[in-house]
Amino acid sequence: MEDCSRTGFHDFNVASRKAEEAAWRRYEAAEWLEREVGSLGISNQPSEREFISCLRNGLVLCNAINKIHAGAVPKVVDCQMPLQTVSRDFQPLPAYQYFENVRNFLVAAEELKLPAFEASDLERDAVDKGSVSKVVDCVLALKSYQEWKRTTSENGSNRHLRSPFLMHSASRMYSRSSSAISSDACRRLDLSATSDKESSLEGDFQKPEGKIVESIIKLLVDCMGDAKENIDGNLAASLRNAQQDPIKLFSEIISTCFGDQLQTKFPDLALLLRGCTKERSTSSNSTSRASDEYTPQSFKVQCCRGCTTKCTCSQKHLFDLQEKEIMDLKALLLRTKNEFDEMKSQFQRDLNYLGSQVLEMSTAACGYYKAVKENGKLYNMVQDLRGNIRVYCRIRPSFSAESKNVIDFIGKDGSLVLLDPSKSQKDGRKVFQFNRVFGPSASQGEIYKDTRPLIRSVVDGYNVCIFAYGQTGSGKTYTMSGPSGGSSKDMGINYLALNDLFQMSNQRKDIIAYDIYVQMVEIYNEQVRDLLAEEKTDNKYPFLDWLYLVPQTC
Ligand SMILES: Nc1ncnc2c1ncn2[C@@H]1O[C@H](COP(=O)(O)OP(=O)(O)OP(=O)(O)O)[C@@H](O)[C@H]1O
Repeated sequence: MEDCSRTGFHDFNVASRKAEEAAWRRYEAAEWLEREVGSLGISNQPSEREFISCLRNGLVLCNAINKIHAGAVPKVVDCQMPLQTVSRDFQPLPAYQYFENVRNFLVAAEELKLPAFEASDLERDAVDKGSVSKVVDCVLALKSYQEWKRTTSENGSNRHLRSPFLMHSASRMYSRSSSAISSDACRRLDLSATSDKESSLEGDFQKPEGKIVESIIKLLVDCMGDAKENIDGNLAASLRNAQQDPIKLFSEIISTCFGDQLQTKFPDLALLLRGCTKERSTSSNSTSRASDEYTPQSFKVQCCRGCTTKCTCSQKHLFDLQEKEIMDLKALLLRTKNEFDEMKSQFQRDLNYLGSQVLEMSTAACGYYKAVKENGKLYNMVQDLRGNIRVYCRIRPSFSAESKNVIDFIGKDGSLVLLDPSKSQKDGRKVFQFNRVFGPSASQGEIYKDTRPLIRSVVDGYNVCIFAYGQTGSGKTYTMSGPSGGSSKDMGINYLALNDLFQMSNQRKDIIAYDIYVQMVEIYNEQVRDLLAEEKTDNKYPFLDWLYLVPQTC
């Protein structure tokens, strides 16, 4: 498992590094094009789609190549729009017109032996096909070609480029910016020396490498009049068709022609040919393979072999730098991996700690829930012990008409002694026993205080019934509802109980949802009437005799 994940991680890193490298190459190509032909109307760091969309009409490419190699594309079809307005998916030209630009550019690029791409690589689906890199390679090769041209003209080294060796060195010179690009450029020069089968020598005569071949042929023709039988009677044709390396062929012919005199007559040429032959014989197999199937890596090896004795190019230095960079990257990767592992184990520890905390909390919550339940049970048990049925007596203040006071004694234990004034003290004394007796001065709050615990029993799921009983004018309505037009401190048991019900259900809303229903009926002259009914009809409840208010909860 671990190995798999490591391999996956490695693959991912390689892929992301490749993508990053491709992106940088693309940015470099875009930046260079902007420098050469002006704004492309895309971002500094364009996506692949952006990059090919601004090149699709071929105008930018044609202008760029013409700037470096005047007249490379003789006729450029202009879209007559400022480049800045070329947006990602906007193409002002008809397809065939910009196709002409692209095709002309590709022909010019081929003549300069730049890495080729196809017109379809500028289409929208090129991003999906992954062929945008070909376009980038071509642009960067053009850039390298420009740099090389500049360097050689500045150094005045054009005249030295008659030697394939020097061409090779020159190719190294103008390849400093990008190994891949320089490789392409080197291949271009190298192919000229190894006689690319597909290219025409006559066509190449216009280029430096073509001039070398031309010089070789001229020299051969001049010098080899009497040695024709050695080379099929047609030197130029022989060179064109050559299965053999022209340099090698040339070397053999010159040696045959001049023999030992070559060294004395043409010492520079003899030295050059020795070097050529030596290099080609040591790397003939690999070189021919490399020219058939070229890769940037193969170029590096070839180049560095060539420079083992006296390194005149920057390739080895570049190679060393890259090697150092790779080592640094490896070290960075290792550090990142270690940090990642450390973070992973830290996260694991934190998660474990969090898990144990949650477990503790849930255990505590379970315990708390059990305790609350137990508490509720005990609470209601106390209510039961205080009596399932409790009877309280409230004595209304006497009106002025009621001159005689009949109350003899109110006991704290709920006893009440009344005196009947029409009878003797002995016969007129009557004793009653209640759960509690409230005197005329008792407030509404005091009355409710004793009833309140029962309201909690209601929300705990117990059935509770509170009602007032007494003769007319004894104060039932006053106790249950309060005086009409009274303030909030005069509220009766009904309102106070409902207040508490709502409050408790609100407190427990996270645990349980309560539905509260209210009915209010009046029983008068043995008739039950719904006081909350919207229509004042005779809404009768024949089965209820004395129910006053019943709060219900679900
Ligand atoms: N504790 C009290 N303090 C002051 N006034 C009271 C008290 N109890 C009753 N009253 C007054 O006594 C009068 C009669 O009370 P209430 O209407 O409540 O009696 P009731 O029992 O409901 O009568 P009924 O059965 O005829 O409806 C009212 O004017 C009320 O304000």
